[in-house]
Amino acid sequence: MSAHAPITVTVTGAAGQIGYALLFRIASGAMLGPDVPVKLNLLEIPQAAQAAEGTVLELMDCAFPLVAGLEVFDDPVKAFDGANLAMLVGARPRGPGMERAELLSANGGIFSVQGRALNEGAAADIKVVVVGNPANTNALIAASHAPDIPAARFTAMTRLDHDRAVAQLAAKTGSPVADIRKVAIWGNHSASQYPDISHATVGGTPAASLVEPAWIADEFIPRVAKRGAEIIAVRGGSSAASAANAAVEHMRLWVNGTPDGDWTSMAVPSDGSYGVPEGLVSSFPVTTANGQYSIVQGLEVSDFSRTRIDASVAELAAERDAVIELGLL
Ligand SMILES: NC(=O)c1ccc[n+]([C@@H]2O[C@H](COP(=O)([O-])OP(=O)(O)OC[C@H]3O[C@@H](n4cnc5c(N)ncnc54)[C@H](O)[C@@H]3O)[C@@H](O)[C@H]2O)c1
Ligand SMILES: O=C(O)C[C@H](O)C(=O)O
Repeated sequence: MSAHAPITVTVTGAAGQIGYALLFRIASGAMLGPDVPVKLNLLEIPQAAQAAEGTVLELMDCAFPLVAGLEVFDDPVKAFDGANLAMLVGARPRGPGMERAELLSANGGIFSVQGRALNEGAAADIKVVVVGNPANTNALIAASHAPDIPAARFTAMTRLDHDRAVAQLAAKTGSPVADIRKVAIWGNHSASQYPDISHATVGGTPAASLVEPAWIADEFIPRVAKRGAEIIAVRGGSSAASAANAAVEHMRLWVNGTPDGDWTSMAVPSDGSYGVPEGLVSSFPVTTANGQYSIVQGLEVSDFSRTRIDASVAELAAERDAVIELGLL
């Protein structure tokens, strides 16, 4: 029997596409490791609670040795009670032709309610990742309704963009993904994001020396930034398994640490680093250790990078102003 105390993980949107791909990975130990038992709290809206119960039946049928509890809730206060990790997935996805920011009014309200519920009963060490779009601003909303939880514990997922950038660079250079280090995503999880390879290496060689500047500007950046829309167009639905994988990686790295010589990308409340206004939930390259993340400091920011970071940060500021207007902040 494991000596580790169970970790309570609350997953919202448990009956959705991402939820279905995510829960089995967490239950198998892919997120927290092979010796960490998990108590899974599944939050759904009442209309989808039965479907979530169906997923619970399947989770039981896997007989995962690490599962120490499985429960479905339609009340956020109960679902987040005692939560150590919260994965806020439940929200409407966009359809073809929509931008993620268009989901603000549809989804923003979910995150004020869930922020309050987290504030009420989450464990003292709570860590939150928002996946539901528009993820950065939803994280800002949730944090602002949880005054007793340090805002830094509210993060949004840009690991999917990070992984997409790694995959595109690996394909372009004909290298294994394992050879790629220090790709970074800056700004918003939106088409304005800045996927940055200016500090990246491929097998130890600077990535920028292996590709043409025109490829970076005209192919790589737009391909990564618009990959979500590409998936929606080709698959007929928003990314699910790749998003679940990125959510697992986001939390795995936050809890267990980034490897030496590399970093990950996370959208976190800015402390003013790199000129990003304090408080905006913006993506940065971060390292993690002992359950804490730190924004990588001291990176040189070229004029090319500056313009792109500033444009995405301006969009985040506009989203913040829009949610103030909606009365959600
Ligand atoms: N950050 C990223 O990289 C990323 C990647 C992919 C998808 N997403 C976003 O993740 C979200 C979920 O995507 P999906 O494909 O799983 O959608 P989905 O429609 O398949 O599932 C969403 C689920 O959330 C539930 N839900 C709605 N409101 C809820 C609430 N208040 N509490 C709990 N559950 C609630 C719904 O009932 C549904 O089961 C979307 O907003 C999507 O745009 C983000
Ligand atoms: O693009 C979307 O709307 C879904 C998700 O944010 C993605 O990046 O795949």
